[in-house]
Amino acid sequence: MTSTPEIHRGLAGVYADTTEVSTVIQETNSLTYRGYAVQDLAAHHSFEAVSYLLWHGELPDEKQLAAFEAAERALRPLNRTESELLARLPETCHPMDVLRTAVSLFGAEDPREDDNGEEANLAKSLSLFAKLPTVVAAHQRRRRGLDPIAPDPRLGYAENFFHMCFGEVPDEEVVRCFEISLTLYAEHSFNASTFTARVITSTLSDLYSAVTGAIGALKGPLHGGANEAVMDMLDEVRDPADAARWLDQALAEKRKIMGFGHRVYKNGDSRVPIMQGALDRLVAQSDNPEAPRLDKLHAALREAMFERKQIHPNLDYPAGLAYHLMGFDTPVFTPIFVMSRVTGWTAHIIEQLSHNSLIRPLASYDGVAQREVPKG
Ligand SMILES: CC(=O)SCCNC(=O)CCNC(=O)[C@H](O)C(C)(C)COP(=O)(O)OP(=O)(O)OC[C@H]1O[C@@H](n2cnc3c(N)ncnc32)[C@H](O)[C@@H]1OP(=O)(O)O
Ligand SMILES: O=C([O-])CC(=O)C(=O)O
Repeated sequence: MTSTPEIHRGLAGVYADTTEVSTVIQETNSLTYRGYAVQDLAAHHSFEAVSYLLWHGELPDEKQLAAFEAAERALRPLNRTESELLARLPETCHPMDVLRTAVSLFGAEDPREDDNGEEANLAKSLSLFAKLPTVVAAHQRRRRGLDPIAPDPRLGYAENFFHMCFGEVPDEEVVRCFEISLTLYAEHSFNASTFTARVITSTLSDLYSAVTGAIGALKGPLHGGANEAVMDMLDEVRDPADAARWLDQALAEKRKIMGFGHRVYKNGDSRVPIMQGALDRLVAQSDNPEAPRLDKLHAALREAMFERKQIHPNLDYPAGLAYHLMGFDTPVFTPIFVMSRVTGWTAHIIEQLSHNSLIRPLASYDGVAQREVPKG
C-alpha cells in the first residue's frame, strides 16, 4: 500500500521558489520591495520611481527617473485599432474584462510578443504600465456615456489618470492618497495573481499571456476583487448604527466579510496603517456629503469584526473606500489595482525566466479505483 502524501490545500505554508523582488517580514509585520520598507517608499518616492525599483532592483537617480518618465508619457496613447476594438465590448461588461482583452490584444499586435529576453520584456512591461491607465480611464468615462480624454504628457502618472477620467486633476492630497495606494498595491510576493503569472511564464509562454492570466486571477473577490466588494458591503449596510447587527447576521450565514483576513498576515496587514492614514486625510478634506457617514460605517464594521473574530482588515478595506471618495465607480477599483500590480507581476515574470523551472505540482488521487470500461 502506498502512503498518502501530505496535502497543502491552497499551497498554504508552501515555499514554491525564491524571490528577490519583495518580502513580508513576519516578525515585524513589514513589507519590503527590493529591501526598502514600503512605508518609506510611499512617503518619499513617486509611484514611477517605485515601479523603476521593482523592475531594475535599485531606485533611479534623477537622470534615470527623467528618462523613465519621458518614456512612460510617450507610450500612453492607444492606437486606433485598440480604441475601436475595446469600444466594441459591451458597455455593461466588467472593466476587468476590458483590461484582460486589452492586454491580450496588445500581445497580438506586438511583433516581439514571443521574445522572452529581459530587454524585450522590460519594454513590454513599460508599455503595459503606460497604456493600461488609458484603457481604464476610457472605460470609466464610457460607463458614464462620455467620450475618452487623451493622455496629457505634461502630467505625471497619477495626475494624468485623474485628468483622463474626470477632465481635471484634484487637490494634491487626493493625488497623494492615490499614489500611496498604487505604491502599496504594486507588489506582494507570491500572491495568487503573481503566482498565476509565474505558472504561465514557467511554460515559456509570453509576458502578455502571463499578465492576461494574472488579471483573471486578481478579479476574484478573495483577491483583488475584494476592494470592490468592500464598497458593495458599505452600500448594503448603509447605516453605521446597523453595522454590528449586519455583521452578526453575515457571520451567522458563514459569509466572508470582504476586506478582512489574509493568508500571510495574521496580526494585521502591514500596508493598512499607511493606507488608513491616507484615507483619514482624504475624509477630512472631502466635500462629499456622504464622507462622514461612510467613514463612521467603515470604522464601525472594522471594530465589530475585531471584537467578534479578532480578524484585521487587509489593504482592500481602506483602499476601497478611498477610491470611492476619489470619485471612481466601484467596478473600476480592481482595474486600478491592475494598473499598479502590473509592475510586480512583470518583475516576477522576468525573475521566473531568469531561473525557470516548469511549475507542475502533483495531485493525490482520491477518485474511484481503476475499473473496467463497460463494453458495447
Ligand atoms: C489584496 C488582497 O488580495 S488581500 C485579500 C482580499 N480578500 C478578501 O478580503 C476576502 C475576504 N477574506 C478571505 O476570504 C480570507 O481571509 C482570505 C481568502 C483572504 C485568506 O484566507 P485563508 O488564509 O485561507 O484563511 P481562512 O479562510 O482559512 O481563514 C481562517 C479562519 O478565519 C475566518 N476568516 C478569514 N477571513 C475571513 C473573513 N474575511 N470573513 C469571515 N471569516 C474569515 C475563516 O472563516 C476561518 O475560520 P474557521 O477556522 O472557523 O473556518
Ligand atoms: O498576498 C496576498 O495573498 C494578497 C495580497 O495582499 C496582495 O496580493 O496584495
